[in-house]
Amino acid sequence: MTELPSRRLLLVHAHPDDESINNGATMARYAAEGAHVTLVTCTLGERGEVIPPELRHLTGAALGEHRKAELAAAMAELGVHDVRLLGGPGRYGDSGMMGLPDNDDPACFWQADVDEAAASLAEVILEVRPQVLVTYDEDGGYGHPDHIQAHRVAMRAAELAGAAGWRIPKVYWNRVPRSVAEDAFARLREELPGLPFPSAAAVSDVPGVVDDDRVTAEIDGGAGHAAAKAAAMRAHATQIAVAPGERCFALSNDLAQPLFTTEYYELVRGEAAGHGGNRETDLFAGTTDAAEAA
Ligand SMILES: CC(=O)N[C@H]1[C@@H](O[C@@H]2[C@H](O)[C@H](O)[C@@H](O)[C@H](O)[C@H]2O)O[C@H](CO)[C@@H](O)[C@@H]1O
Ligand SMILES: [Zn+2]
Repeated sequence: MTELPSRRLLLVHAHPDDESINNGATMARYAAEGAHVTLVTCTLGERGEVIPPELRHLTGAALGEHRKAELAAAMAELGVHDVRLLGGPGRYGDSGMMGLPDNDDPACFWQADVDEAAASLAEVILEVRPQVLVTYDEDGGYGHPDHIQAHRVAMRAAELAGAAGWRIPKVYWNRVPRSVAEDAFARLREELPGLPFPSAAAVSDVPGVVDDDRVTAEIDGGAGHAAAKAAAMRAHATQIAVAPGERCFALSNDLAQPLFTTEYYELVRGEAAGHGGNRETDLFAGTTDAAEAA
C-alpha cells in the first residue's frame, strides 16, 4: 500500500455538489497543502432538478452519469484526487426530497441498511486512516433524506472503524454561524437588484445554521481557494448557478444564497485545539501520529 501523507481528511456527502457547496475552500486548501483528501459521495443525484434548459433531457441514470462527470470536474478544480462512490457507482440511489414517494424506492439511500452502508464506509476509513472526518449534523443540514442518511452512515462507520482499530481523532459537522448567515443575507438582499436571481433564499434555507457559540472551527479559503470553490461549484452546472463576482449562487429553485469562502465547523468528537477559547483555524490542530497507534 502506498504511503499516504501524514495529514488525511475524509468528507462524507450525499450528492455530487454538496462537497463543493459546504467544503470547497477547505478541500482546496488542504489539497494544496499536501494533505490527503478523500471524498465519499453516497449517491449520484439522479433525482435532481436540472438548471440549464439544454441539459433538461438528462434524467435518471443519464443524469447520474452526468453528475458523476460534474463531480470529477469539480474535484479537478479543488485538486482532490481520491473520490469514492459509497458501495460503488450506483449502489445507493438518490432518495428525492423528504416526503416524496421517491423515498420509498427500495434502491434509494434512504432505504439502505445503515450498518451495511457503514461497513462499506468503514473499509475506506480503515484504508485511509483519516485524522479528521467531516459530515452533516443529525438533520443532514436541512432535512434531505440522503443528507440525514449520510450523517447516520458516517457516524456509524466511525464507530465501526474505531472498534476495528482506527479511532478517528476529530469529527466535525458542517455549520454556519447564525450571525454570519444573517449578515451575509442582509448584504445579499441589498445587492439583489444587480444579481441574476429574482429573489433571495432565507437564513433558514442554509444548511447547518446554529448559534455562533456552537461553531468551534473556521477555515478561511482566502482568495486562492475561494476561486477554486466557485469554479468547483460552477462545474456542477446542472445543480448550481454561480453569479458573476462569485459572491452568491442559486440552486434550481433560483433563490440567491451567499457563497461562503470561509467555511465553519462544529467539533463533535475529539479535543478542540483552539487558543484562548478562539475557534480552531486548522481542522488537524492537535492531531498527532500517536493516534495511529490506537
Ligand atoms: C444541495 C442538494 O442537496 N441538492 C439535492 C436536492 O436538490 C434540490 C431539489 O431538487 C429541490 O426540489 C429543488 O427545489 C432544489 O433547488 C434542489 O437543490 O435534492 C435532489 C433530489 O434528491 C438532489 O439530487 C440534489 O443533489
Ligand atoms: Zn445534497
